Amino acid sequence: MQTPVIEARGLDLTFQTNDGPVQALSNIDLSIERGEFVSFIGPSGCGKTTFLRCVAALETPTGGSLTVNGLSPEEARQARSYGYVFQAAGLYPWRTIAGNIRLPLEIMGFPRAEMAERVARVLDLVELTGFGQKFPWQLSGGMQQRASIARALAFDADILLMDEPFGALDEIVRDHLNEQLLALWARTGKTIGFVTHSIPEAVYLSTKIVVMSPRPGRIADVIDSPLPRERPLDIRDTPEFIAVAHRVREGLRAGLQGADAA
Ligand SMILES: Nc1ncnc2c1ncn2[C@@H]1O[C@H](COP(=O)(O)OP(=O)(O)OP(=O)(O)O)[C@@H](O)[C@H]1O
Repeated sequence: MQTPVIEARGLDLTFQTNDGPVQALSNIDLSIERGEFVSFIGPSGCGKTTFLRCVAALETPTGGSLTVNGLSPEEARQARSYGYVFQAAGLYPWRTIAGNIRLPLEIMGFPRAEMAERVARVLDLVELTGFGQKFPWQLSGGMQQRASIARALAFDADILLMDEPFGALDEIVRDHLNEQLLALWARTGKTIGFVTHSIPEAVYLSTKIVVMSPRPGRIADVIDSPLPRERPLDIRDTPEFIAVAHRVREGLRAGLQGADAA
C-alpha cells in the first residue's frame, strides 16, 4: 500500500488564549490517499481551517501525529508539497494576473523562461488564457478566485489545500467553478483538501467527506462517496446524491447534539 498523502493520528490542538485554553481539534484520526478529493464540513468554529493550517505547518499541533507525504508538515512545506487557496482571492491589486501567479515562483527563484511557461500552463488549466495582462479589478469575483487557484498550482505541488474558496460567490458562479474544479482535478490527479459550509458542494466534489462537530473539533463521520468520478451537475438530482447529502446532514446533526450534551 502507498503511504497516505496526509495522515493524522490522535491529533490534538489546544490554543492558549487570554480567556483560557480553546481546544480546536481533539483526537483526529484521518488518512487521505493520493488523488482523493476530501471535503471538510461542519459548523463554524469546529476546526476545519485549523486542520488545514496544521497540514500546511501554519499551526503546531499540541498532541498526536501528522504526516504529509510521509514527512512532518514543516518538512513538507519546505519541499513545497502543497498549494494553498484562501477564502478571499488575495491578489495584489498592483500586479497583473500573470504577475500575481508569478510571485511565488519569483520568490523561489525560478528562471524567467520557466516562469512564463508555468504561468501560461496554469492560466490554461483554470481557463483564464488571455487574461494574464489584466489587473485583478478587471476580473469578476469568480475569475479572481480561479486566478488564485492558478497561483496555488504554479509550482506544481501535488496537494491543493482550499479553505472555502467559493464561499463568497453566488450560486451560479459557484456551480460553474465546482464543475471546473472537478475537471481540473481529473486532469491533474492532485490530492485536494477542501473546506466548505455547503452540503451540496461537499457531496458534488468529494470522494471523501469528513463531517466535523464543534467544541472541541472532532470527526463525527467520514463518508466515502459512492458517486462516480465523472459528475455532471444534474447528478445532484439522483437518489445516490440525495442519500449522501442526507448522511452528511445526519452527521452534522448528531455532532451538534453530541456537543450540546458535552
Ligand atoms: N490563533 C488562534 N488562537 C485562539 N483560538 C483560535 C485560533 N485559531 C482558531 N481558534 C479557535 O479554534 C476554533 C476552531 O477554529 P477554526 O477557524 O479552525 O474553525 P472553522 O471550522 O474553520 O470555522 P469557520 O467555518 O467559521 O471558518 C474556534 O473556536 C476558534 O475561535
